[in-house]
Amino acid sequence: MMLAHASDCRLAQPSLNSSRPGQARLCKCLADAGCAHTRLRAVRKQRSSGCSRRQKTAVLASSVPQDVIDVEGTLVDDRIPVTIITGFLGSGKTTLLNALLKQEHGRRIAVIENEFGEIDIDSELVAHQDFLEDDQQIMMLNNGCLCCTVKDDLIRMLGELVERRATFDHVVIETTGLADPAPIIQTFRSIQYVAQNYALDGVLTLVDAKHIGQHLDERKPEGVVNEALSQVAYADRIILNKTDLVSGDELMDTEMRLKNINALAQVVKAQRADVKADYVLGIGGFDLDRVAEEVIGEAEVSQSHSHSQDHDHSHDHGHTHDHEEEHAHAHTHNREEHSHSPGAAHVHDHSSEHSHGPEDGHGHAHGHADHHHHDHTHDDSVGSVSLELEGFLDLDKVNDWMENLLYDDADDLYRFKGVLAIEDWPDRFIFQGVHQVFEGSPGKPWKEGEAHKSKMVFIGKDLDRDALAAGLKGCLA
Ligand SMILES: Nc1nc2c(ncn2[C@@H]2O[C@H](COP(=O)(O)OP(=O)(O)OP(=O)(O)O)[C@@H](O)[C@H]2O)c(=O)[nH]1
Repeated sequence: MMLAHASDCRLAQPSLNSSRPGQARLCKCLADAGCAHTRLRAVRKQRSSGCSRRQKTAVLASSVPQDVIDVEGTLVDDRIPVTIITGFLGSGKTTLLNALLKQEHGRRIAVIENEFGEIDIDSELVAHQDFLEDDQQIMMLNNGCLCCTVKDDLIRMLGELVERRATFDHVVIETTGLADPAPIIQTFRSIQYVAQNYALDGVLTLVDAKHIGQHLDERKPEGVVNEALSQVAYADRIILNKTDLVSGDELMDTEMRLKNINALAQVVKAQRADVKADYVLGIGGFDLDRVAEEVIGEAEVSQSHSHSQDHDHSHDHGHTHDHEEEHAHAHTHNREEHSHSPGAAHVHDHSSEHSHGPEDGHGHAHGHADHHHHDHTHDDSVGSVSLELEGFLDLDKVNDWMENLLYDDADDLYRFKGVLAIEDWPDRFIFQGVHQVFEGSPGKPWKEGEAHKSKMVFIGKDLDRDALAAGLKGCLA
């Protein structure tokens, strides 16, 4: 695994080439920059019997501990898993938390609740429930929003929990409804002490099926985050909650809109946030082994058929839709590239874009009887771009491209994941990133005769699909 953080040193843009099996070397640019703060070290992990056939080579930022090798020689990450539960005001976060604490799932959960204001209503709703076991801990952060004023408090609280780690298995953080998850995610990726002790399991976003449209449509002043949009964009998993309050057509519209914003997140529909604990805990959103599954869609998602309620899952990414060109992951298409970005040409039949803002009178009730709900677009500035390209990529070109991309646009790149076919490499190269922090490692080997296709998904603001596609093409060997 490689993890780099560019903000420690302005010149130190991360490079992809550091995890080459058997040939690990420092990132060229980092070494050149000579930046003491971000000096990377190459670590070769031992091959052990019964372990992966691949010898893993890793380059780690000094802030991240080496994985532990257990008695059977398997690499294990013994950090404390953390799930962030986010979602707009009233979307059902507390309802989910209560349901989670009631379920028999075998994990002892420590909860960190963030509540605006001095009266912590949520702790009343959660902490004093009679189902709460003695060993389940609720910690409150009341004096502001996690993503802004109480970040230091969060770090302190995480420190306290490390001291008590024998008493719980998993930390769940419930943000306020107005939190932008980005700074919270970055806390787990870039604060050394936190990254050493905690492994971010993933971001679960609750969506109120009835009201999400109006929150997404809300126009914010320049430079102000639309929290609802950000919460969807950063999600690994989404619960489309309160399905009882909308029609089937509205639900389908909303689901498509969520997928346009975030092509990587799984979406499950629910009432009262009633989902299985496995959907919330054990997400693996930042786990490189799962990135390949998500991006390629080649593996069964283990929990995909295990949760309850009347939902249909969206993590098969659009296979149930009658549009042959939409959403989804590239394995269903012959096209070299396609996009989820707003305004991407292939998605829309309409000659002009229109939005679902409350003021435009368009609404969802204007007769989608033909079920072409997703023929129209929204002008969400945040969207997804999926790219697929056949052929080997040149490693140096990829490095140069990614360096430039992250140097210029890291702020607007919320999350990105990919699987690359690198020339002369026997294995896929898997990577994932959040803004300027990203990591990668060799994945599964290419099979004999298999087409070498690289796939990347970017989620971000004002993404330039054509430029991204051209950039990827420019990396061909
Ligand atoms: N009709 C309906 N109501 C729901 C559903 N899920 C939750 N609610 C209700 O919606 C309200 C808000 O739910 P909460 O769980 O408190 O939402 P929250 O996201 O924690 O809210 P904030 O703390 O304000 O951000 C409560 O009255 C819930 O009982 C649902 O599926 N359908």
